[in-house]
Amino acid sequence: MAMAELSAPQKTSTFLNSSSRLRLSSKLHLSNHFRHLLLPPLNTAPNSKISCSVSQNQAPVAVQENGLVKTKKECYGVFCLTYDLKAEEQTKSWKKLINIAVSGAAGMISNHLLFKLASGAVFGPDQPIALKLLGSERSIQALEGVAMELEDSLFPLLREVDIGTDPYEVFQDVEWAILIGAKPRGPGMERADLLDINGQIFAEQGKALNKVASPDVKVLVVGNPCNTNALICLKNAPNIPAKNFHALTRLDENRAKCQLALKAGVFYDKVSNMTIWGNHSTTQVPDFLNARINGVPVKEVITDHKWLEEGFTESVQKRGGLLIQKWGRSSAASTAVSIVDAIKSLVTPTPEGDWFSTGVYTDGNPYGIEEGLVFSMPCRSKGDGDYELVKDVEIDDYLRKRIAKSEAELLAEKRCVAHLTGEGIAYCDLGPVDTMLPGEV
Ligand SMILES: NC(=O)C1=CN([C@@H]2O[C@H](COP(=O)(O)OP(=O)(O)OC[C@H]3O[C@@H](n4cnc5c(N)ncnc54)[C@H](OP(=O)(O)O)[C@@H]3O)[C@@H](O)[C@H]2O)C=CC1
Ligand SMILES: O=C([O-])CC(=O)C(=O)O
Repeated sequence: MAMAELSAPQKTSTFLNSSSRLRLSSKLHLSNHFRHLLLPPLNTAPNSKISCSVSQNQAPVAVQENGLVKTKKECYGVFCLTYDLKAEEQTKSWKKLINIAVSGAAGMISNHLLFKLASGAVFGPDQPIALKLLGSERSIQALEGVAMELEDSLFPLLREVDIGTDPYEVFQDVEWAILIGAKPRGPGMERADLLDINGQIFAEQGKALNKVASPDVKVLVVGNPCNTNALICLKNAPNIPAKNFHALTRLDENRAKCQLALKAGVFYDKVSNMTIWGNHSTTQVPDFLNARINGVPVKEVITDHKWLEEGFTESVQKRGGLLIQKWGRSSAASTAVSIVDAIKSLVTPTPEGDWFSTGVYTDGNPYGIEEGLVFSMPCRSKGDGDYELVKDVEIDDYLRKRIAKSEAELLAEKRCVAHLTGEGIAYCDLGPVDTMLPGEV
């Protein structure tokens, strides 16, 4: 019977790796909490490796071999079943399942994001997904809690949930990796130390993606400082095109659109062509020169140009800090929404004439920004997961000066992590007020 196998992994647990331990704990969890929920099992061989039971009347969707339910190597709870999506009328027309990894999966942002991913709101109503959740020893229990909530949500499109602590296992064959987990900057911690600690995490994850992910994996780095973490990640993943790496600046774009809408007295869907240039930090540049309201240049709609240069710009740069003051923690729900927006912008064609902001590798950029950085710039997509830079944007002296400041900041961050990008010995000369995250003001 399904639960008979529990004794075997317990005996061998001393040499199990971290991911195996999670599999073990999933099984224990199943036996302890779900035994009463399980419907009568199929006939199984005495020593079969099955960690889920399935009812006879579920048989059409579960793949069976020699009377056994075929289970996957890594799985959680009800997601251990293997389904044949072509066996049912309703799911026959669905696309091929895609694998999505999320790190920091037990954290606050993930808590909002995972349920949006599983609902179909990101990849569409005919796109089944597998979620590969990366945590750490700190978050094992919480990660199981996340998986339990995903089980209880009964999302039709969510076909697999795997949890683990080893990126080399969790990132296996993933087509998307959303890297959220990062250490927050604590009181008195030097910026250089934060760059180093988080940089180690992203260097390791880059290496793991390089080795085991799909060769065309798209990577969205959220964990701060996200531009430099994305740079470290891509430098450690030479087999993956550098173009596939993004740092999340979509939250900044959304914040900027909201502030312009508020000032102009229009709903925020009227604001378009919003670029965030540079670093996800207080040097970021929300571009009111090229943005439009109802298709009209912002400067023609909002004639208070002093406000645009000072009030507006600062309110976007420091929005995260203000939110922390109010909430006592950093943006989580709106960040998750902006991750959804960022991915949707890559998997759906950009509306004619519009664009979106994302932090991408600067090699070959037409704006004169130093190569070898991850810098937020205006992009368009055909909806195939790829993007191109928008060429016809105006850059005046004001913008040029501001962009140069953010560029200088990113170059300084890059020097600090040279030991993690394979570019020699790190030299850290960050100023005390520079490289502030939006939440650090
Ligand atoms: N780019 C953007 O627009 C934004 C970025 N962020 C950034 O996103 C990241 C995650 O935010 P949020 O989900 O709210 O954060 P949480 O504090 O909820 O943590 C997320 C995860 O980070 C990992 N983590 C926490 N502490 C440490 C540590 N000491 N060392 C290593 N990893 C640790 C943990 O994962 P585990 O233990 O499983 O490894 C944790 O579950 C932060 O870096 C934040 O600054 C936030 C808002 C906007
Ligand atoms: O500073 C933080 O951790 C939060 C953050 O990035 C933001 O709100 O933009």
